[in-house]
Amino acid sequence: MSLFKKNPFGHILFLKRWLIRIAGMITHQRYKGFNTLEIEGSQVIRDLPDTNVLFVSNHQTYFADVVAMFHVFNASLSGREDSIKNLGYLWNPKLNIYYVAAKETMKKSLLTKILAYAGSISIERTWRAEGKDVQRQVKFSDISNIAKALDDGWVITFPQGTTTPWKPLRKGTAHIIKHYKPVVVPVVIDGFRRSFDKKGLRVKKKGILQSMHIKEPLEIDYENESIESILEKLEYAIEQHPSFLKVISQEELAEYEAEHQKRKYSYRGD
Ligand SMILES: CCCCCCCCCCCCCCCC(=O)OC[C@@H](O)COP(=O)(O)O
Repeated sequence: MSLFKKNPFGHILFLKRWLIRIAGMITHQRYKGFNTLEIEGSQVIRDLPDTNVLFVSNHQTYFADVVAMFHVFNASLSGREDSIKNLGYLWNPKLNIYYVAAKETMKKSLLTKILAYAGSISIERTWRAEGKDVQRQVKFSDISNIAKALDDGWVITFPQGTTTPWKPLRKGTAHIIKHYKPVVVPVVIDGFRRSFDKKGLRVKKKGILQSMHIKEPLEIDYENESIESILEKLEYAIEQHPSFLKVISQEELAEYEAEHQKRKYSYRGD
């Protein structure tokens, strides 16, 4: 029965569709209402194949970044031109969109467990857990779940693996790119950390201009390019290469540093 059709992760699509519709209705005003999300690149979204696409993005808040992408990707696919006006685009959302998230983040509460149902590929970060540095082996099942999601659709990932800006990119992303050869689409977001709290659940300030720039897919020589070269390309594309540091304002830098200082004492943030 089509009502109970499942995806390769065993998620019932009917439930997933309602979850996206409801979460979308609740959150729409956060991007078009209290705040304004400026979008660039909806045509790029429309030109993509249906599967094996990897979105690489800079990361500002745990949840609001991905929620905004669900809005923008679906609005673009429904023909909106760089806009998320008129929520009708959520009636038939693309159901094969996934995102890579830290397992510890997605297991935290009932709400995060519900959000995970909308497409989380929950992985164990090998270098960080509960705000502390750790060293763990890559879990094979984590990689195979990312592969399964790419095979089924689109995957969003944050290669820095943390919301602290300017952190180096993790090598794992480049290995996945070389191995599974997805179309790689860079996304650059801004203004999320100013309008939301760190988790991206609470609206901190209204009237903020947020932005999302979806760039043309990267040209990558999957066979011959080195991991380092792929990482550097990604770093420039998502505007997290150290050379970009020179152009951020003193004020912004002070804000990031104050944040970082706070986190030293309380790794749960906020
Ligand atoms: C249209 C609306 C549809 C809504 C669908 C639901 C979308 C669910 C959004 C959940 C997104 C979760 C992404 C998690 C990324 C993540 O795992 O972030 C936390 C970590 O980096 C930890 O960072 P840090 O504490 O800074 O080291």
